[in-house]
Amino acid sequence: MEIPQVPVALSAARLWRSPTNLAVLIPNLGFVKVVSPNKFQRCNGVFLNGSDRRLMGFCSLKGNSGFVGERDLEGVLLERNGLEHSSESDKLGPDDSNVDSSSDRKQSVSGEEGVKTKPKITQNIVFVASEANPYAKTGGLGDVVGSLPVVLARRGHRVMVVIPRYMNGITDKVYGNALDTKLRIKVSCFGGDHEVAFFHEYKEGVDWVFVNHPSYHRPGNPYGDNFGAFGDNQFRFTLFCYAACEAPLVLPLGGYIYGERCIFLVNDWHASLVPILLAAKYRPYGVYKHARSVLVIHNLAHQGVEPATTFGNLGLPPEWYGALEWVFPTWARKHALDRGEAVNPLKGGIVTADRIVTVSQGYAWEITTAEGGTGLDELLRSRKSVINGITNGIDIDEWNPVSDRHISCQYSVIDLSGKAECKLALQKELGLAVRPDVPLVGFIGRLDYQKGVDLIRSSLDELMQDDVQFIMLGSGDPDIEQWMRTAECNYRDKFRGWVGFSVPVSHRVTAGCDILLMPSRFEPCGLNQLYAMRYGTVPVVHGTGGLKDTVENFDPFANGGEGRGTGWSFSPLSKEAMLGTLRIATQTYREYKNSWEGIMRRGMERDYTWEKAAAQYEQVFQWAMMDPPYCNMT
Ligand SMILES: Nc1ncnc2c1ncn2[C@@H]1O[C@H](COP(=O)(O)OP(=O)(O)O[C@H]2O[C@H](CO)[C@@H](O)[C@H](O)[C@H]2O)[C@@H](O)[C@H]1O
Repeated sequence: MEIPQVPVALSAARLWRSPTNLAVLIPNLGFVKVVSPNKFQRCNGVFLNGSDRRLMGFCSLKGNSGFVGERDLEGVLLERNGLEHSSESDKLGPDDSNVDSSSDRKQSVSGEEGVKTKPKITQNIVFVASEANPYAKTGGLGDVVGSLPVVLARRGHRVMVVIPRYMNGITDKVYGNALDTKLRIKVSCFGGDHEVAFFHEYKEGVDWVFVNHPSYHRPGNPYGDNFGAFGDNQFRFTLFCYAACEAPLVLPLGGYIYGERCIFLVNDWHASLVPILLAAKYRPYGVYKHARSVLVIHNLAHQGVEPATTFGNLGLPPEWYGALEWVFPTWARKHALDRGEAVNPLKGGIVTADRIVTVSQGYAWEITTAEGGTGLDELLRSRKSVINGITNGIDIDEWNPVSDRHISCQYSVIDLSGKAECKLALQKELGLAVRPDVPLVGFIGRLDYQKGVDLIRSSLDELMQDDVQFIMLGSGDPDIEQWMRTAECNYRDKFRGWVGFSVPVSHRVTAGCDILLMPSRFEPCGLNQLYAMRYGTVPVVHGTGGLKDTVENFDPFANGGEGRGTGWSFSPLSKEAMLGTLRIATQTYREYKNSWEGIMRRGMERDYTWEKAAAQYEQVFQWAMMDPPYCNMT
């Protein structure tokens, strides 16, 4: 095969040197590792002239093989002429703000045009997250990181997901197909050098990369065990962030590294150190100047705060303390001498990320208010011009009543009879009276203050006066778990509290119930209401965040009496409002069968795919790439 000689001077490319590697950054193509740069030769597709290191030619890195195409070359030449972006991306302007008011939100990423067509500009995308379904999942974060990357890969992007390789003896087999890349790196933090390894599995078009270290091998979930959160979580996730930053530079996945021109999609506090490391440890040395970071906030309530004295462990230059600095208000301090000084990685991520995304538009606005900002609202307001809300999609293959293998009888919007079967099967499975006529209400979720389980607890005695059945599936707060067991004893014929985490049971509850209750205090997006609607289960939710955005309140008189809406949302968050709305729902279920079926069908017919959200993310990526890095200290 003849390799074309491309007359591009090295000025269009950039050299990067580490003690062991020499690499070349080729604009528009990425970062190429050169195995042995000593003489003119072909190395990983690159031709270098040994004497003056002139770049003589290269192959396309976008596929696993092939030579540079005309389009790629055009990009290089454009950049050489000082034009950073192709004409396509020049047409796109960043939004002013989409978080201030409902009218401002209209300016938000629409993604409408991009849904059906594939993107014209593809990126190297690196997801960094603490969980990804099916490898590790404790909640909605795992669902999102398990499905969005696959959709982005299908749309033509090169996508890597980096998560820790948790070995807890129970879920180890899900990592069975991930092979040891044999690549080891040393991370300097917490007063020593720590060796981490990388495992890799290529599945559904995505490079799943697992960071291996003994601190991820222990019983429990990714964050803790029966005794609470692990005491060394700061260490575990610091190490993880360092490893995630190295992965695109060192891992030759499918033969090629991802390189320096990539977009890091960092999720929640566990990954928030990544944008800080890019700014503090890489860019000053000329690395990752072309990378951008997008911080995705799934839950602002968890920020990874630790005492200020731990800052030295993070391995960051001292001048970066300010980026993570966090001072608790006086009322939150423990004693008179407590100065409330702490380090807050999520805050650091907000300060340094190029763009910020939340998982619904409603939540994007809420986090900029004193009520929803959990102390970070002022900072978030200062960055509102780069905040976007993008409502999550769902994995429509895993959550599909037509093919769901966890439920006893499959059904669809055309034939709903299977749903009635699922209800009877669920009542039977849980030992409730098998009654098709009684409204069956469900709750699924982490037993946490966020989810409003305390409101259910305080309302249960009153709710149990009605002719309803109620099933709760959840784990978390041991106090609430115990209460669920007690409530089951008190109301044996009407209430079931399934304590634990079980994906098959969650599918059966979603399919078998008539109503799904979600009295969340706040909800960045919420996935269970989306799953419920797809299964013809009517959501009754507190009107907050993503719940308010996704559940349309039922109006029986709209559309010339045909009705409109997919559920009910109540406000304020009070026992009276919740019980009142639940009673309207159960009454509609009993007395207005046609209306009920209309609500079910409208919910089932909605588009829940990730395509629209993926197109919106692509727009955010383009905006991120157009601007210079937000934090550039060089
Ligand atoms: N006991 C149990 N057994 C089986 N499955 C269980 C379970 N408890 C919870 N789940 C599952 O975990 C997921 C929970 O997703 P959510 O979006 O409701 O919440 P979470 O608060 O974890 O996520 C955060 O991130 C997501 C994703 O962005 C946001 O939607 C959300 O608002 C934000 O709080 C669902 O798939 C649910 O079925």
